[in-house]
Amino acid sequence: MTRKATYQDLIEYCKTDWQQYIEHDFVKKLADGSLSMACFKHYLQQDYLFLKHYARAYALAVYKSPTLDLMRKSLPGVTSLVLEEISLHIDYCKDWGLNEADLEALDEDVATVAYTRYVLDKGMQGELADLYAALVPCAIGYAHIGQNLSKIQTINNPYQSWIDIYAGEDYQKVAQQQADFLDQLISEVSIDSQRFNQLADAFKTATRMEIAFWQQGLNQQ
Ligand SMILES: Cc1ncc(CN)c(N)n1
Repeated sequence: MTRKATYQDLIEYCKTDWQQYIEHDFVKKLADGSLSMACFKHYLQQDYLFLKHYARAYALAVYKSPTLDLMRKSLPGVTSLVLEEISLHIDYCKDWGLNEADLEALDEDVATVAYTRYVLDKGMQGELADLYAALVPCAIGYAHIGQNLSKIQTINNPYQSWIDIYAGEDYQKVAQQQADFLDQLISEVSIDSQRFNQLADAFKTATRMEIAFWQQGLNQQ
């Protein structure tokens, strides 16, 4: 009998892309504080737009849930994004001279459109597991990045507070919950099945979109 899949198998399936995502030059420059402010500002602006669509994707997850029990698992994703993570992001952006009205008026850059619409389309076409396979690289990847960067000591790093958010206990806990829920959704999928490959392709594409999102920020220099 073959083994059943976990999210770790999805990371393993795309491990080269995964490394490029969590060790992207943008991330390295955040870590040592050398990232240009223009790059970071563009990233923050686009991330506001990204997070709004992410909230829509969690709302789609509620819609795609066949049982009340599954709905209960996705609903906190909508409320925590809309009421907490995006509000925190808006507060954070104020320190960088960006207010909510400015953020709302922004045009979406191409990697923002590509990534968010890909996730929404996966969810609309597929089942709940397909949607989560495309959603979860966001949470797990940033949790890994937060852990990695918190081990690096820098003095007067302007990006330290950003690192602290993703290294913090709250974010780590939310990311682990997302990973655990994906594990639950794929618990009957064998690692050598066609279904595993479908899910792994969605996970891999979202991971590639994360790389493009970092690169979009870096291209501003
Ligand atoms: C593009 C992106 N990916 C992930 C995260 C972490 N929630 C984020 N804020 N933005």
